[in-house]
Amino acid sequence: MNTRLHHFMGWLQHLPRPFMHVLTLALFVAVAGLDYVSGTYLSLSALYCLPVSLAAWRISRNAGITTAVLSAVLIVILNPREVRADLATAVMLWNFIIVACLFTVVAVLVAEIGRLLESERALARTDFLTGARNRMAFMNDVDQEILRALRHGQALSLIYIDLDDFKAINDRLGHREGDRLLQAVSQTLLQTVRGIDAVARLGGDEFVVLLPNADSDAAAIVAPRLREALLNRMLLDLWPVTFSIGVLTCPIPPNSAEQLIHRADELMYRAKQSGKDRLVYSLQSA
Ligand SMILES: Nc1nc2c(ncn2[C@@H]2O[C@H](COP(=O)(O)OP(=O)(O)OP(=O)(O)O)[C@@H](O)[C@H]2O)c(=O)[nH]1
Repeated sequence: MNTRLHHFMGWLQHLPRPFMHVLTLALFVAVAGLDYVSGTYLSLSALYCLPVSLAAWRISRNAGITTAVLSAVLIVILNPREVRADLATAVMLWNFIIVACLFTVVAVLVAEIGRLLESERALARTDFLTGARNRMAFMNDVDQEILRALRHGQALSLIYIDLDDFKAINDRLGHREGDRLLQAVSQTLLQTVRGIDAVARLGGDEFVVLLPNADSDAAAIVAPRLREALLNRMLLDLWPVTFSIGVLTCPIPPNSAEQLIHRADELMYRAKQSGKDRLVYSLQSA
C-alpha cells in the first residue's frame, strides 16, 4: 500500500502544471457536485480539503488559498442553516469565515510542507561543497538517460575529469583554497555545458559531465571546450592544476550507469598514465 501511495505521489509530482490546474478544478467540481446532491443532512465539507491541498501542493500557495475561499463560499451556499431570518446573514458570514480560515490554514501548511520537501529533495541531490549534482543523483540521471538513449536509438557521451596534482594545492595553499578551486571547477563546468547536460562531482577531485544525445563528433567539440575553460579558470588564480579527461561515446549505451562511468573512468586513467593534462577518447559500441 505504501509503495502504491509512493508511486501515486511520484506520478502526481511529475504531471505537467497545466494538467494540475485541470485536475484540481475537476476535483473541486466533483466535490461540489457531491455536496449539492447529498443535500444539507450529510456533511461533506471535509472533502474540500482534497482540491485545496492539491492546489496548494502542486500549483501554488495562492492557488490553495483561492480554492480554500471558494470552497468556503460553496459550503455556506450549499448547506444553509435554518435560523431566524434576521440572523441569517450574520450566521452565513460567520460560517464562511470559520471554514475559509480553516481551509486557508490547510492550504498554507500543505504549501509549506511541499516547499520544504522540494528543498530537502534538492539538497539530497546536491554536492554540498560545489553545488554540482552528487554521485547518487548523477547515477539516477545516467540511468534515465541510458533508457531514453536506448528507446530513441541515440548516442550518449560521458566526460570524466580528474584534476592533476590537486593534492599539492591542499598541501601548499591549504584545504580552504583547495575547496575554492573545486568550487571554481564546478562553476566553470556548469557555465560551459548546455542546460540538458548534467554536471556532478563524484567525490574528491573527480567530476563528470553527461551529454545526452551527443555522438562522438559532439563530444569531440564539447570536451576540448570544457578543458580550455577549466585551464583558463585555473590561470585566473594561478593554480598549477591541469586535467586528465576521459571522453566516452556510446552509440548504444550499456545497461547501467555503473558500467558507463567505469568505462569513462578507465579512459581518464589512461590519460593519467600517459602523462596527465590530456584528453583520451574512445568510441564504444556497447
Ligand atoms: N580541499 C579539498 N580537498 C579534497 C576534498 N576531497 C578530497 N580532497 C583531496 O583531493 C586529493 C585527491 O587525491 P589525488 O587525486 O590522489 O591527488 P592528485 O594530486 O590530484 O593526484 P593525481 O590525480 O594523480 O594527479 C586528496 O589529497 C584529498 O585529500 C575536498 O572536499 N576538499
